[in-house]
Amino acid sequence: MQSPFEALKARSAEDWQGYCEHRFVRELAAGTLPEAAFRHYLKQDYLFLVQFARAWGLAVYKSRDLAEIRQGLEALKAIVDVEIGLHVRYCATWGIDEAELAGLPESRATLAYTRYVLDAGMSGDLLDLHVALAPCIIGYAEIVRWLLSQPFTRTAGNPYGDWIEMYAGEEYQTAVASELAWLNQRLSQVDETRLDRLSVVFRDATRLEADFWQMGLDLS
Ligand SMILES: Cc1ncc(CO)c(N)n1
Repeated sequence: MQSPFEALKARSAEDWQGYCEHRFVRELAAGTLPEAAFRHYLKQDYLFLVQFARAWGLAVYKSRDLAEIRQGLEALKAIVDVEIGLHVRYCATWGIDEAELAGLPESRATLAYTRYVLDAGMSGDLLDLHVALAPCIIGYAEIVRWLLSQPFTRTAGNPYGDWIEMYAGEEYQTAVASELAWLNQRLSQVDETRLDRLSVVFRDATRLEADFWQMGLDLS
């Protein structure tokens, strides 16, 4: 049987596919993505991660018990202590230093996506927030798994090979599996009306993730 999360994805199948199989990730995997597009994406992704950390701070605040507080805190710590550090070091290998990153203006796509997620969490509850974050957390895990099954993908000799390996790695994939289990458990408890509303949040966040890829291609 289809899991609740699979059912949620199925309601936005076209948008989900448009995001996961976007030209940006295809070209990244083939190694043909223009370097300027990747660099622009990397810089904006730093700004994204700062807001992503705030979203987990909001998850802590929106928690109703200590178990949820711990879950949010673990994610917040992983982003602040590990992921942002990795990202900064990865940017350094592309010659982009942290002072430059911190001083960058946010693109419209970064603003739209991150503030949408924060608003979904502020106006809703913890499940709304997790659903708004799902395209980002679960999407990246699915994208790299899909890419690794495609004939056009090259990891060896691909300047962006490290990026694919980072998200394909066991650490990221394990964290995503536990997020997926949590979401499936919560989604299995909600009624149709609530599911309709959550489905809108999921679809909007998915479209905004696709815009984030497009921003990279357009250098906007
Ligand atoms: C825009 C975006 N979405 C998802 C992830 C995965 O954490 C990321 N680093 N950036």
